[in-house]
This record gives sequence, C-alpha cells and structure tokens, in this order.
Amino acid sequence: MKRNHALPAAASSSQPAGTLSGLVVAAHGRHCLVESPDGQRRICHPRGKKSQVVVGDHVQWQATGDEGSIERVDTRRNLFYRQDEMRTKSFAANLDQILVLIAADPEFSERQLARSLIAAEAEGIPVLIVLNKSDLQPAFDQAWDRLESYRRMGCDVLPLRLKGQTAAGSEAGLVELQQRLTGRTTLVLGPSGVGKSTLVNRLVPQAKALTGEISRALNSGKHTTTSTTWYWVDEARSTALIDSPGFQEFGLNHIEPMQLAHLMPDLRATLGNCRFYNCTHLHEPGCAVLAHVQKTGDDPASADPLAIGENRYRIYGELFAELSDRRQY
Ligand SMILES: Nc1nc2c(ncn2[C@@H]2O[C@H](COP(=O)(O)OP(=O)(O)OP(=O)(O)O)[C@@H](O)[C@H]2O)c(=O)[nH]1
Ligand SMILES: [Zn+2]
Repeated sequence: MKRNHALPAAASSSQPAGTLSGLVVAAHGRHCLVESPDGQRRICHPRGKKSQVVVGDHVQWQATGDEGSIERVDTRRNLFYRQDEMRTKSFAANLDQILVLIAADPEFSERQLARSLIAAEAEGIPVLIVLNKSDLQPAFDQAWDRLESYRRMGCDVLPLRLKGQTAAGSEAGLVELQQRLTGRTTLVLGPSGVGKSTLVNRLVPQAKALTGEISRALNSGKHTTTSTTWYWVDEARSTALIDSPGFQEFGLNHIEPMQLAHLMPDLRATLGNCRFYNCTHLHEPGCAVLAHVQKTGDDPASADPLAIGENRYRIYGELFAELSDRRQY
C-alpha cells in the first residue's frame, strides 16, 4: 500500500527548545486552532508550505504575538483520509474509533459504507456502525436487515433513536452508545440527514456556540461550517467527538486493488485457499472467495459460516475495477 504523502516525517518524542505542546482542535485551510493542556486555544499557522496539520494532531508550537507557529507535528498513530483523482482529504489523526452514522431514512448507500470501512481498516482504526431513527418502521427493520453481512463479519452495529415518540420514552440506544464513546476519541462520519448534528448537539450541548466561535476565528468573520471540529464531551476532557463533513465521494485511490480483499473482513476470511497465488477473485477457477459468494435463493438457515453476501462481492468487483482503471493513467 502506498503511504500518504501528507504524513509528516517521523519525529522524536523530545520537545524542540522553546516550544509548547498542543492539540489541533480545528483546521481550515492554512489556519488551525491549537489547544494547550490548560484548555487555552489560539490560532496557529504551520511553518513551511508542506507541513499539513489535521484535527487530532499533537503539535509543538511557538508563540508569535497573539498567534502561534507550528514547529513540528508529532508522529501520528493513524490518519484517516480519502483520496480521489484530484486530491487527498485528511479527516483526522490519532483516532481510537470511527462512528459511521447512518439511518433508516434517508436510505444508506452500502457502497459508501463499504468504502469508509475499507479506509478505516487500511489504517487499523476500529469502526462502530450506528443505525439511527429506529422509530421509523418498516424502514428501520429493512435497513437493519441490509446490515446483516456487516454484523456477520464482526462489525459492531448499534440501533439508535434520537427523536420520535414511542411508549418506551426517548433516545433508545443512546446510553449504550455513550458507553462506547467514553474515554475515547471518535470521528463521526455520516451522510446528510441521518442525525449527525442532532447527535453532536445532544452529546455536546455547547457545540453550536463553539462551532460559531471557531468558524469566526478561523475564517475571519465568514460563516462556513465546512471545517472538521474537535469537541470535548466531558469536563475532564477524556472523551472527544470529531465532527467532519464530506462523507460523499469516498475515494480509495490510495489502496492497491490486490490489497482490497485483505481489507474486507468477510473476503479476507476465505483467503489463502485459491488455486492461484495471485488470484484476483474475479473469475479464476479454484477461487476460494468465489466459492463462498452467496447465491440468490440460498437458504440463510443452512448458511455457510464463511458466506460472502452478493452485495459485498459486487462492491468488491466494482472497486477492484475502479482502482485498477485509475492505475493505468
Ligand atoms: N424520526 C427520527 N428523526 C430523527 C432522528 N434523529 C434525527 N432525526 C431528524 O432527522 C433530521 C436530520 O437530522 P440532522 O441532525 O439535521 O442530520 P444531519 O446528519 O446533521 O444532516 P445534515 O445537517 O444535512 O448534515 C432532523 O429533522 C432530525 O430531527 C430519529 O431518531 N428519528
Ligand atoms: Zn481467489
């Protein structure tokens, strides 16, 4: 797999003389907001054109008047990003997990879901899938069924309801979700309309005000909500949510086609038994992946424990073609 060129060169853990450490809590263009251990925040600019910082970066910075300059970006534990033909977009660094929020309505794109899971797997970041709007029936049950392949391959899938009336009260699933978030840094991703802002505002009541402040600070008065933002959920600052726009067009150009099956846990489970060592799993005779692809009408009760859902296999084929195509130019 190609490494991302945006990764900074490995740095030692020692602190350069005269610098202070901080955490990048928002980034927009060439500016970012750095939080010191005491909670103070200030606008900083990376020194040099190449050093790109992302939310979640630990940096060493130096004061220059009211602002600051970033002298060094500490080595990242991971970096979640997507890459299309034109550019690389980094979402955030040093994550404990990614929460992919989808909902009963609007209907989620399985292709988009699969892509974000592959990108996370490539960086070794665990994913939690949360299906919101459990009050909407029958759409919720249908969406839940569509996630069967994901549960089977070991993904955590949680149901959630942030709105809507039922006898049992409100916000089903929220307590369990909160437990899963506690003490961790979680990037929240999701398409438009699934309840992402509802969730962030529920967990971080001051989020709206904070977003306004950050946007004013980083955009000198202009209102844009297109930057990635770090929110502390608790006063002790041990639980963090990172809200990031841009779930659509999830480019995976940084992934080699032959790596794909290794990054899809259901396909991966059948690897190693194909007749050809360089099997693409697309058409080869004696392919172990193909042998486990579920056919329409297969009895789910007699399901093969290694069964690969037809949809998952279709997504694999499409992605393989897409990534191979792009490599010819
Ligand atoms: N029925 C139902 N509606 C919900 C639930 N959670 C959120 N909503 C509604 O879904 C709509 C979209 O919620 P938002 O929080 O604005 O969604 P978003 O993901 O931030 O969407 P964008 O702002 O477009 O990015 C709002 O009308 C919410 O009130 C739920 O559990 N059930
Ligand atoms: Zn094969």
